[in-house]
Amino acid sequence: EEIEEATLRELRIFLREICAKLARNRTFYIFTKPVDEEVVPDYRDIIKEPMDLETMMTKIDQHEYECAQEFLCDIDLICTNALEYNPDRNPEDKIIRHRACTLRDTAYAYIKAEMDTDFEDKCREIRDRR
Ligand SMILES: COC(=O)[C@H](Cc1ccco1)c1ccncc1
Repeated sequence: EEIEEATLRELRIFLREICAKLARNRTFYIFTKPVDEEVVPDYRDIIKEPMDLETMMTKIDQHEYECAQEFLCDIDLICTNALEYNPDRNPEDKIIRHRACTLRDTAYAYIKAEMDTDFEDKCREIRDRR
């Protein structure tokens, strides 16, 4: 109902700001767009569910997140995809894995710092009821 829609609107505004802040950080540049299959032809043979910050911004606008936990699940997906596709000991793989872990930790820290726990609880109640 109306009160619930106001809560979900507030969630979307909050998630857009978090997503934009992550996308502005040059450390996370490589995670801002889908991996280009023309540049990396085997990527989608290995990674079954690609994810990136631009896609997440679109998902916010399509009302695909009903609580912050669901948003963080897609952040975790960006991270695990990078760890799985770039597993080797060479310096390039190590750098992208470090950046992926930094993205994950930074996203969790922003949400914990800026989101009221009661607000997240309310969002989860709405989600569970639907
Ligand atoms: C999230 O991005 C990736 O996992 C690709 C994988 C990749 C490997 C080779 C080309 O692309 C990537 C792109 C640029 N720098 C590091 C890794």
